[in-house]
Amino acid sequence: MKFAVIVFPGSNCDIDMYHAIKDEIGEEVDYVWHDADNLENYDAILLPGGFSYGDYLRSGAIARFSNVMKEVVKAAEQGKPVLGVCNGFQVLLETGLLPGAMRRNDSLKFICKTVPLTVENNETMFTNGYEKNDVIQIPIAHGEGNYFCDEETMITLKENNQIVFTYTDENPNGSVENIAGITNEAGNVLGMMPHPERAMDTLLGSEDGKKLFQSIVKHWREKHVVNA
Ligand SMILES: NC(=O)CC[C@H](N)C(=O)O
Repeated sequence: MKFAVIVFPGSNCDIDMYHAIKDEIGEEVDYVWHDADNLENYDAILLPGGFSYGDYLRSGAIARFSNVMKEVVKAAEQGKPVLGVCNGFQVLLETGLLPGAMRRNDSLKFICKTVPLTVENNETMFTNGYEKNDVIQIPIAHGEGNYFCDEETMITLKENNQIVFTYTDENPNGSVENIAGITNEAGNVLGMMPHPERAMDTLLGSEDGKKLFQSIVKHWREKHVVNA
């Protein structure tokens, strides 16, 4: 299976994402610069965290117009797994691949710490390795993680089981309904503020992020590899 890590000017979690796939999961992965115009060779697309285009206007608002985003939309329409972490989530919201919007944290402060998350839906291609209601430890690091959507969207999110992760104890940023991660309606695009690629090794505090990437690989193998 081959992953693409999309790199924008200002991305800063791309190397962690690459390391997670190559060294921890053991799958093929390439860095793909934001001006790329073809993602056909990739089976899954990863949008890493950071400060694309310096977070000017709003986080993700400029990256959304990058050449490569047309290809990311195409990949999403083809049903490929598309994962946006932190700034990647913000870019997916700005692109319209996920519903809702991101606001400044209610504290107006940048928050960097490990938080417990509840796995609300383990029936996605990103979470099949977890149990429902598992509580996992994943770091957050953001200033704009306060997810918001209108009531109508919230009803749809709930009806379709699109809320995948919630903050377990305290809500660190003011996000509606404690939302930490959602999918699109089809279930193949996941945006999440916490960083699973920073939770790949107990030496660094947690390896609870590993199952997320393993889930993607498992799903892909079941679909594409005979006798997987
Ligand atoms: N780690 C990140 O991706 C930072 C996200 C973002 N630009 C923010 O501060 O909200």
